[in-house]
Amino acid sequence: MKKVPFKKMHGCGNDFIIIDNREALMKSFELSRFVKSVCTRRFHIGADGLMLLEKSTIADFKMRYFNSDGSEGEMCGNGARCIVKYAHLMGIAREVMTFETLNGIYEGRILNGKVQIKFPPIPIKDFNLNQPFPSDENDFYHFAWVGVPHTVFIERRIDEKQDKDFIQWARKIRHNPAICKSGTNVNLIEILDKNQMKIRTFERGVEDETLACGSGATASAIISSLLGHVSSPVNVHAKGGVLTISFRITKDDVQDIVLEGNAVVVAEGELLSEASVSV
Ligand SMILES: N[C@H](CCC[C@H](N)C(=O)O)C(=O)O
Repeated sequence: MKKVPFKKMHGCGNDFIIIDNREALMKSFELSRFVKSVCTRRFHIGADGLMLLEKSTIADFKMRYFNSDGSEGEMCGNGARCIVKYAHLMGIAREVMTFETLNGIYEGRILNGKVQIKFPPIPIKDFNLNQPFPSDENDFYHFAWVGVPHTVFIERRIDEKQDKDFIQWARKIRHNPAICKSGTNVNLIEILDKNQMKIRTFERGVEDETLACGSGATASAIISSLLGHVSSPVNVHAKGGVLTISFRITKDDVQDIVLEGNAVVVAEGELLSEASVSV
């Protein structure tokens, strides 16, 4: 395999491998297999996802996002924050930038060491609140499409769910076609006060709990505000750190949606080979 320069980054423990593909370095690679291989923990670098930074004719750059299972996703909130920092470090963009995704154009900004992304407005009709849960009439879920699909459950005490129980419970919802035909990410939240909540997220495409999920935190904060539990700005406490979400709700849509948190480079180097063992 030819040598592929990369940086390893994380946002609140949601970790990514980032590759500069502006010169089509990855042209000859079978991308899905490659991503799955290098994202495999223990046999390779390991990550929740991998991103390619590519040229764009309509923004400063294009972000292509792949989940660790090799599937290409429309958007990733923490991944986007990491690639914004990467673009700035690589001299590709200034502190304020735009980038293209499969879900449209987003803005990125580096501010006082933190990294923000601004989502395009989301129509109120894309939020599906208080839906009876298909297999349990006593339970309700809330659904939002914030670039990727997110299902949100509000619970009194999320710490009471053991890790194994959470993953088994979430895995069933993730594949429930009655909620979303293409599958869904699953979030469990606990409201702490008007501006704080706790969250756990099971991610589609990682097929496991991750330490933080930017789009899940965004969906959960807006849904909780539409339900009257919180108001902007909302600090979302994930296992790997705190994400802050601010937004403005109008009659027809949610505007000025900004997701903020850390984005840290932990390593850089060259990928030399794909994993020799497939798991
Ligand atoms: N970790 C990501 C979400 C990735 C979405 C992905 N799991 C999918 O639905 O394809 C985030 O910070 O927003």
